[in-house]
Amino acid sequence: MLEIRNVTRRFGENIAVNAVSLSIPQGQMVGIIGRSGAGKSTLLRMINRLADTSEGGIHFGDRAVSSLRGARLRSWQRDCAMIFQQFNLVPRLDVLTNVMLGRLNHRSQILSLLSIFSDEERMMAMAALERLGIEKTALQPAGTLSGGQQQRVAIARALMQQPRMLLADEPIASLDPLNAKIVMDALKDINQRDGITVITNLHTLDTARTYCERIIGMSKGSVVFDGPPVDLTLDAVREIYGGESNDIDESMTSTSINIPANKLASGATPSVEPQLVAPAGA
Ligand SMILES: Nc1ncnc2c1ncn2[C@@H]1O[C@H](COP(=O)(O)OP(=O)(O)OP(=O)(O)O)[C@@H](O)[C@H]1O
Repeated sequence: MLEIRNVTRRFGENIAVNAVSLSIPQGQMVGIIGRSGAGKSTLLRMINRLADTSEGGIHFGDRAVSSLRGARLRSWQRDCAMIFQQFNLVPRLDVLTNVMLGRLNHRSQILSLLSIFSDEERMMAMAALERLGIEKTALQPAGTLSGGQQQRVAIARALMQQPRMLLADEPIASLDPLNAKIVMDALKDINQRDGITVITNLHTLDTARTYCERIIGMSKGSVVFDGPPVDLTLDAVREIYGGESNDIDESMTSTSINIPANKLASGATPSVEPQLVAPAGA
C-alpha cells in the first residue's frame, strides 16, 4: 500500500501540490487527470523522489519514502520505476543496451561503470522486448525508432528493474492514437499480469476511463475527484477542468483511441469510445 499523507509541495510562493492524501493499494491501475499545471507531474515525482515534499509524508509499507537517503533511496527508486513523455532513452545506444540499463541499480558499481552485462541479463532484456513486441529492434540505435517503439523500450527498461510500482508521466502525450493504444495496452497488461501498481498522468479523459479502475482528478494542486470512472460525472469533469461554462465536453480532453480493426495487432480489441456520463437529473 502506498500512503500519501497530507503532502504539500511549494515552489517559492507557488503551491504545486496542496495537502494531498491518498491510499493506493498494491496492484491498482490509477489515472491522474487535470489541467496543465494542476500538479500531476509534481505528485508523481515526489512518489519516486525526483522531487522532495515540502510538508507531509509518503509511505510504502514500512518505508518512509519521503525521508529515505543513500542505498535505501536507490532501493526505493528501483522498486518504483518511472517512464516519461519523452522516453529518456540514450539515442545512440542500441535498444538492448538501453533496456539492460534498467538493471543498473541491481548491480555493483564497477560492473555498471564498465557496462558489462551477464548472459542472464541479456536474456531478460530480450524477453522484455519480446513481451512488448519489439524484439526485432534489439540491435538498432534507440534514436532511430518511432516514438511508440521508444516508449515500449522505456517500458521494457522499467520492467528490468522488477519494480513494485510503475509511474508514467504522460506516457502517450507524444504518440499517435495507434501507438497510444499499444502503450496503454502494455501498461494494463503489466498491471494485470504482474500485479504491479500503475499510476499514470493522462491528458486524455477517455483513455483514463478506458484503462484505469480509479481516476484521481487534480485542480490547482488539490485532489478534487477520486473514484471509479463510472462516478466521473459531468459536474466532476467540470470541477477538475475548471469549467464554469457549459461548453466542457469529453472531446476537449480526448484523442480518440478507436483504431480500425485492420490496424490492430491480432487478438487486440478496439476500445469503445466512452461517453460522458451525466448524473441523473443533471
Ligand atoms: N521545478 C519547478 N520549479 C518551479 N515551479 C515548478 C517546478 N515544477 C513545477 N512547477 C510549478 O508547479 C505547478 C504544477 O506543475 P506540474 O508540472 O506538476 O503540473 P502538471 O499538472 O503535471 O502539468 P502538465 O500537465 O502541464 O505537465 C505549476 O505551476 C508549475 O509551474
